[in-house]
Amino acid sequence: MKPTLTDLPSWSALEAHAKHIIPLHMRDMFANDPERFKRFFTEAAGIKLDYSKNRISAETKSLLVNLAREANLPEKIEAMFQGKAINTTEKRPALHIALRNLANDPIEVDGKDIMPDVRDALQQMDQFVWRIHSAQWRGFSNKPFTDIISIGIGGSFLGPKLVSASLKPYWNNTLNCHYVANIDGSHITEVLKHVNPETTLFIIQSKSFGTQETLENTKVARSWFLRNGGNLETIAKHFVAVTANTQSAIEFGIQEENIFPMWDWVGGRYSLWSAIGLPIALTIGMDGFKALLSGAHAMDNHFRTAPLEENLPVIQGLLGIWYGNFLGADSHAILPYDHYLRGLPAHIQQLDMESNGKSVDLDGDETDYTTGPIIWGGAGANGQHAYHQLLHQGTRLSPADFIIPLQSHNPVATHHAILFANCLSQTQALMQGKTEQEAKQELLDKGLSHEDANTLAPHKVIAGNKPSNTILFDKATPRTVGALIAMYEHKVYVQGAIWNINSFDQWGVELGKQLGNEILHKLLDEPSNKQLDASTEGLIDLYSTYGTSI
Ligand SMILES: O=P(O)(O)OC[C@H]1O[C@](O)(CO)[C@@H](O)[C@@H]1O
Repeated sequence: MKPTLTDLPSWSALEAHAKHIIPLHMRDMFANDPERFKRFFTEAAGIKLDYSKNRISAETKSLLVNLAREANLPEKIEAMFQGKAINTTEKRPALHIALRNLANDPIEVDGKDIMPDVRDALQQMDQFVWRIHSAQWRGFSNKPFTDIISIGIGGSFLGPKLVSASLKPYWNNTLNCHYVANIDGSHITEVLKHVNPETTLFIIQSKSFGTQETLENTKVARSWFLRNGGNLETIAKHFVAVTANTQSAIEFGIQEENIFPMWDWVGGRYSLWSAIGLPIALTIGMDGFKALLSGAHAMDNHFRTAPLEENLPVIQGLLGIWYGNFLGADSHAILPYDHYLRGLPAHIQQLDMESNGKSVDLDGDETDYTTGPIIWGGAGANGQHAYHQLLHQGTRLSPADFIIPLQSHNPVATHHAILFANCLSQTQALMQGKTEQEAKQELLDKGLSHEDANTLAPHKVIAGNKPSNTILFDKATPRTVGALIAMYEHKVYVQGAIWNINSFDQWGVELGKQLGNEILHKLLDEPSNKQLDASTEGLIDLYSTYGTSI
């Protein structure tokens, strides 16, 4: 049997250490160490991380850092930056860092520097954005564009959607931006209801140019355009594409000069920094887009060069490993206390779960340890009136990231102070909880009898000792948003590197696609001799009896 992660001395040391930490309460950890906030606080690239409200001691941190070293994390970080083929199953590097490599140092793939291509693509975006903004490029009736519709799914949707929404205060307000992802026809129907074909630009976003949802929605968009005043000559003015598969895009009918490049060495969920970010650049302008890249680049530099002990993505990755592998957590919550960042949980969910939802290691052997957590979350303070109850009193452990800007873009009345107080009070409540004694005393102070106080108190006990990180930045600017997302990308890599899995493939999504095609044949009454399982056949019969076929 080959040695695995669980055979490392640091792994056994962490297992033993967990037994010592589990009985301790964070209340006491804070009471015993006035320096705890300073001890477990770090910042880089405009992002501040308070990780003092975690079930850790200085020893936990040093053992986790040992684990990172024994698992060769520093070498693996370097391998990513050097363009090694860390996506082993597809024999490719994962070079999203090249897309924001504003230092322009050469980065080689197969002996060729890829930076000139990256710069050319940025230049192509720059010119395109300028032509649209200055109304040099207009629709078929010579009117300037008012709307863009980005058609794409997964990484070709979530990242750009998150960032364009996060940066709404920076929109130049000449263009509305819409996204169509779902193959549910209601999505495109609803979006098309609100736009004018004369002034609408479609951006078809697909790395592979083979994704069913995106291609089918594009066909609908094209027929709608042709039915509403457009024609085959003017289609070129209204449809552009971003893809690594130029040939398929051309065959599909997109003009070659309207195609922006993508590359094999960028994963879909890491692609918002490429021309997939066109909707971002069109809404906030190219300067804003470059500021976004510069924030990510600053985080890249920090990740590559900072000592492990002060390295933001490393600390976060290690904390996730601590909870997932040693303290039994299955999930991790992303809770942005910023209305503009409300799309962050959905993006991080794809980023993390598609990257680290793996159960075999790089050699194809099943791991004997758990890997990526379930990522969930939503906007604070809304979540406090929904799922936070489970965080406070449920039986499951879900560490949470509370993400909040120090300043609001919209300082309405005392709203930001209230929002901030809510955020801090949640992390404080999760950490300290409320004892039965405290609960009972409160009830007695309210005038309840001893009997009633005794009955009610157990329901009001909050165990506390629930971990959270507080992630802060001055304001959600292009630069800080870039740094924040890059931090999560690298956190995911840290964990994948330590778990010795490939964070850059996603074979698990393929089976559903394959089976979906077989089922579709049956739903469309196309010849198929394939007998499926009884449940699936029964459900197909229901569709054929009561559903719609086309
Ligand atoms: O950009 P494409 O090739 O259309 O892929 C869209 C998404 O589909 C996936 O492959 C998963 O099905 C994601 O990884 C990707 O982001």
